[in-house]
Amino acid sequence: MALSGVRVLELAGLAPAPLCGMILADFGAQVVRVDRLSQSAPAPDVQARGKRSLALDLKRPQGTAALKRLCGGADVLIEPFRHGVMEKLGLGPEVLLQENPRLIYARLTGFGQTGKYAKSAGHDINYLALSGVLSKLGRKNENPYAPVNLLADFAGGGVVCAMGVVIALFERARSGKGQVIDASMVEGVAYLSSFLWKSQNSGLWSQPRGENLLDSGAPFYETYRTSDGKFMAVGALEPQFYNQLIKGLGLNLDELPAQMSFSNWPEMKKKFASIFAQKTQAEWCSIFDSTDACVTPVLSFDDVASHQHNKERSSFIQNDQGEISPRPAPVLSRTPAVPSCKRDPFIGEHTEEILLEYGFTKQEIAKLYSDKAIEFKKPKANL
Ligand SMILES: C[C@H](CCC[C@H](C)C(=O)SCCNC(=O)CCNC(=O)[C@H](O)C(C)(C)COP(=O)(O)OP(=O)(O)OC[C@H]1O[C@@H](n2cnc3c(N)ncnc32)[C@H](O)[C@@H]1OP(=O)(O)O)[C@H]1CC[C@H]2[C@@H]3[C@H](O)C[C@@H]4C[C@H](O)CC[C@]4(C)[C@H]3C[C@H](O)[C@]12C
Repeated sequence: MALSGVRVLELAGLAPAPLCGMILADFGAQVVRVDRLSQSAPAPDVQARGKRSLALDLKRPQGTAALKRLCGGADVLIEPFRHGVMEKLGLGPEVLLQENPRLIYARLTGFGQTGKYAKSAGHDINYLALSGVLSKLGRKNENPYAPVNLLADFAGGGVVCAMGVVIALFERARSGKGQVIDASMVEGVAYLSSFLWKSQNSGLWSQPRGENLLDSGAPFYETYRTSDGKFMAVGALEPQFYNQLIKGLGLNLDELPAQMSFSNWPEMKKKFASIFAQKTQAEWCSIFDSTDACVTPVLSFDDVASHQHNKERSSFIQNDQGEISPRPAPVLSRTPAVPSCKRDPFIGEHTEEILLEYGFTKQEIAKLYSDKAIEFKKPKANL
């Protein structure tokens, strides 16, 4: 796989960093998640596919010394803590890049390594708010709405950080040098919103939030409930696709206001809603499938993997435990990701094998264990 041989140490954190590590693991990197000892483990990592777990107490000097040594043999370190934590542990970039000048030191935070909020706690919604993007999200006359924790945590956090790691790995192939990645989720999600910034003067956003073309104002870019309580998504933006939408709804274009007549959008939306409510989702699919009306079913997590299109592309995979999840994206033709099918690791499950791989002797490992700096956790026997 494309990232085979790349050694990554991911310090266990919440949501964004685990996604970054999982992306790298899916594309072949050997990702070791460095966990707190089990009694102090925080929220479980549900994005642990393809990772191994080393339980190491960084609050003990033997633990920080061990991590320093591990970083000497690693290509990438991903740290998910607020600014200053690693420095407090004596594991800041200056120290670890001294230990290994080729190390790519990825710092995935909400607010970045500097600035007024650098040491403040926060979550996706806070970062999304500070980026300006949240102010653009939400229906007319409603409060701004954060779409789960997808935009800052994952899109602007985990994915942007993974991109930064790959770019730094590519650069290192030329320079032979590592560097620090300051991955702020505020800036990551703001960066993803560049289109909104660049189109500010295009007329696309001239109305208040929730009354524009792409933010639930337009009747032809909206979702509609069907008679069986499901939904259809409509994205018929261009006139040639809009005409096919009108045809599929059984309406006559000549009897309707112009497509881009903003003032008529609310009444058109009501008309479309009353029509969509007359048929089931399956009936609307039989009308709109294989047309260019840009109308698709809103699939639930129960339906998505078995939908014909997604099934034909194997867009969703099942692991050895029968858990369904999306396959890695994008698909590379010659070196595609091969996601692990194994169950997620227990905390400390691979402590010994990892330390041996990174050059620790059995005696050194025994000493770390007696110093309570590490933990072994063998998988529970299947009873
Ligand atoms: C599912 C929920 C999460 C959803 C995602 C959510 C919406 C997010 O946005 S996640 C993104 C959060 N932000 C970032 O990641 C940005 C960078 N990080 C930070 O800003 C901070 O880490 C922080 C704000 C996220 C957390 O701050 P905290 O003070 O806790 O930590 P830090 O300051 O970073 O310091 C880390 C300290 O840990 C020490 N450390 C680290 N590694 C080790 C080690 N190996 N050994 C020893 N010590 C270690 C380090 O030294 C630091 O120590 P100091 O502080 O002394 O310096 C879930 C969100 C909350 C979950 C619920 C919650 O946890 C309570 C329950 C817990 C229970 O176990 C399970 C059920 C819960 C209800 C749980 C349920 C869900 O999982 C959550 C709701």
